Amino acid sequence: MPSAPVVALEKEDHQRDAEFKKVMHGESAKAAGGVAALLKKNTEAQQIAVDEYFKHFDNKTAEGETQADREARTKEYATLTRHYYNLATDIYEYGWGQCFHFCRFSPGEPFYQAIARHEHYLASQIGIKKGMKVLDVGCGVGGPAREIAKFTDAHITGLNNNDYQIDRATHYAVRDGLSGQLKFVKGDFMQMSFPDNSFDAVYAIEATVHAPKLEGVYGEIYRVLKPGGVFGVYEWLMTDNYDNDNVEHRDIRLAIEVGNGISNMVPISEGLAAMKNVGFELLHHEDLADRNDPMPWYWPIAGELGYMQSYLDFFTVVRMTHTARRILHGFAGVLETIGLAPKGTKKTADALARGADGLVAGAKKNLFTPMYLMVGKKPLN
Ligand SMILES: CC(C)=CCC[C@@H](C)[C@H]1CC[C@H]2C3=C(CC[C@]12C)[C@@]1(C)CC[C@H](O)C[C@@H]1CC3
Repeated sequence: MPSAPVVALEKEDHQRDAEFKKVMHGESAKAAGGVAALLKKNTEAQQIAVDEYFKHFDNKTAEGETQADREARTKEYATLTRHYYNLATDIYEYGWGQCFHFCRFSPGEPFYQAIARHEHYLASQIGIKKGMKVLDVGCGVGGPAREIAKFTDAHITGLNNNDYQIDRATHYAVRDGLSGQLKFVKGDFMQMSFPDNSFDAVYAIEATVHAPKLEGVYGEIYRVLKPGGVFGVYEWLMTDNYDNDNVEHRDIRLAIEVGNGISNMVPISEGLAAMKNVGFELLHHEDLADRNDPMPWYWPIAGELGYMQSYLDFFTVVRMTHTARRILHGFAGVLETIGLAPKGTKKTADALARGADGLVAGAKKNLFTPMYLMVGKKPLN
């Protein structure tokens, strides 16, 4: 597979983004849940987000997609991802909760316990301790940061390029009495505003895949980490079975990209090379999806309810079945028609569903992993 082209950074404009957030999301960041927030958007602003995001993917097929299409996406990586999350955040919260990542599952373990264990595992792999200054790169609405702050007593800064998610994360931190330990900062992870050597540890959970080039974001992480500090990441990567000359493989990758706000997903070899090229001493790397767990990581989005370990999880995972998705996405379409939901809600939910099917197909064919663990140390000198 050809490596990603070298990409220029997108020019940041925090004021523009803050104003857009205000118009599109209003006060919905304080809404109790995903659905309540979803129904409170500004229709015109939502349409801009829909157009800006889907212009990169509408009418694109694995067969017809050109290198120029992919380059156009990587050139606008920050806008693409920001608008993806303007559209997808509430749907994620409704369907999955506040921790936007997958996890391994263990027999007898309820869904949210497994999610939290995946976070604890990463925190322990990079040695987060009480009082440390830690950076969470691409923190979503802060679910993992809240959990890791409680688990370790560390101080965590969440970096995020989506103003709405920052508002949501801040709202939850206040609600949970964690404002003293958590802060959320707006910014592009390819061009961080933090000084060199400012964090004791850095982690990223299924977020850096949004980068147009992994070396760009890993290089910034290396820069802001103190010498001797450790970085741990769960990376989304195509496995080395991925064959770019195979249209079915490309189709799966494109489905994953369109449904998940990704401009260019790369293979494991490129992830490992990026870590080493920016200077990390690689302490450990492993595909955690290859651990032969009794339940596959993707079972909830595949709607394989037979793997459910607690009846209390039923109401969480039933929404992810194909039937529930069809009903709910159809209902979203009806709400759009009568003006109760903003236009583009169904289109976004359907794209997410296409992405979920791509993730499952990629996993079943061993072409994709969302949990490639890499732990790297910044040398002392
Ligand atoms: C995009 C990245 C890098 C990480 C997010 C991982 C997951 C949290 C999401 C990936 C696919 C998402 C889907 C949903 C929730 C969040 C994900 C699992 C839904 C289940 C939400 C409810 C919709 O009706 C269907 C969605 C399918 C995809």
